[in-house]
Amino acid sequence: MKIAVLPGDGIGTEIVSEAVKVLEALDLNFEMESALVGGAAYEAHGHPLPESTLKLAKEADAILFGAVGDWKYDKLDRPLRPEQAILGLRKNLGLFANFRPAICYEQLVGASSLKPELIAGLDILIIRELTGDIYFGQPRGRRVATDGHFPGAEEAFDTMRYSRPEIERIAHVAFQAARKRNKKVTSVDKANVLETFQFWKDVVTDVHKEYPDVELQHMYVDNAAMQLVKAPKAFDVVVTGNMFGDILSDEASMLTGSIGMLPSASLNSSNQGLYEPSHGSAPDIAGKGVANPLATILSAAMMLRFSLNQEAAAQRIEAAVQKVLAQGLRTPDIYSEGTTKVGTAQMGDAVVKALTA
Ligand SMILES: NC(=O)c1ccc[n+]([C@@H]2O[C@H](COP(=O)([O-])OP(=O)(O)OC[C@H]3O[C@@H](n4cnc5c(N)ncnc54)[C@H](O)[C@@H]3O)[C@@H](O)[C@H]2O)c1
Ligand SMILES: CC(C)[C@H](C(=O)O)[C@@H](O)C(=O)O
Ligand SMILES: [Mg+2]
Repeated sequence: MKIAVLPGDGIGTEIVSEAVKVLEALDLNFEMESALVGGAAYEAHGHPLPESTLKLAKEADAILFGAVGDWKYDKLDRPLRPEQAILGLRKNLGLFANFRPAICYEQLVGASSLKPELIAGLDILIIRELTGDIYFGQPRGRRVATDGHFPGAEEAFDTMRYSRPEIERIAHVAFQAARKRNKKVTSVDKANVLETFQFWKDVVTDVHKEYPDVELQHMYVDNAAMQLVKAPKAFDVVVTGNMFGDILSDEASMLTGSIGMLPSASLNSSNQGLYEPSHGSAPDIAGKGVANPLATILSAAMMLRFSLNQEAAAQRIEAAVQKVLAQGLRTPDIYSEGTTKVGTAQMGDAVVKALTA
């Protein structure tokens, strides 16, 4: 089994080192090979996703990814920006199904900005379509307007689009996931305004006919954003498009205590996957050794489960994470009075220790 390790930029390198430590402690004989990606790859090779990195990712059984991006690249032409690396990997590998589980560990109930009773016991799964929508729709660009409110003015545009097969396959993923959980899917759309999302709703409704044992609810995205903080435990599986899923999963991360706790898995149709925390490269805290590595460590657990057929090892990691939280260890983002503040490496070391104890 070969794992491609792509740390990327900012805190990406710090958190991935900890996840690698944890994987190595499992002693499972994985081959791990690292490569540059994002801004780091741009500096070294002039491109955020060099051919060699893409090749490694394609050949590997699974990819462990950190994060990419830094404000200093914001003025580059778009194809050269670090974020194109993760978008390019998703597109090139066909990673259309993004699982972002928001689980609130008992010990972190007090770390969230929400009232404890709202989030205690929370376990919801956001399934985000990852290779379509306005993220990838063509045409897009800048031009001089020939119509609209200001003809002759400079304008920019993107294209929101989804095809029936794209919606069908993510809907199947959501219904099948719900079958293994509490059998409820909330499909989030904006069908009241957008043609793309009326179509989304229609197709999800069609696919639902094959899953009569699963309850399907439709919800507009603005209401979903509100319900997620009002009564998050009312959700089980949430399925939505690429952009709404991006936004709602960051919102959901705060239900778990911190964005540093939300792992993710991005799978293609042959279960090859890329595993990364839902957060970014956090340039504001990069290099300080304070980033929370748990989202990345939990992403490594998802990798063992979904792509490497190592369920027992995945559970060992998850149990070790719970154990360090129970010991009261906290990075600053999840710190609360009465607990022990630790840095990124100390947290990783503690997980390794809990794993091998
Ligand atoms: N998949 C990815 O690689 C990915 C995802 C999101 C953002 N980004 C990129 O990251 C850069 C920064 O974006 P942003 O600031 O909007 O989002 P971000 O997720 O990097 O950071 C948002 C906030 O959360 C905090 N945070 C994030 N991860 C944390 C962790 N593990 N522990 C503690 N605190 C954490 C940061 O310090 C910051 O205050 C941008 O270039 C963006 O494009 C990349
Ligand atoms: C960095 C960016 C391209 C990415 C996205 O928008 O998908 C990130 O926000 C994420 O959630 O993985
Ligand atoms: Mg995001």
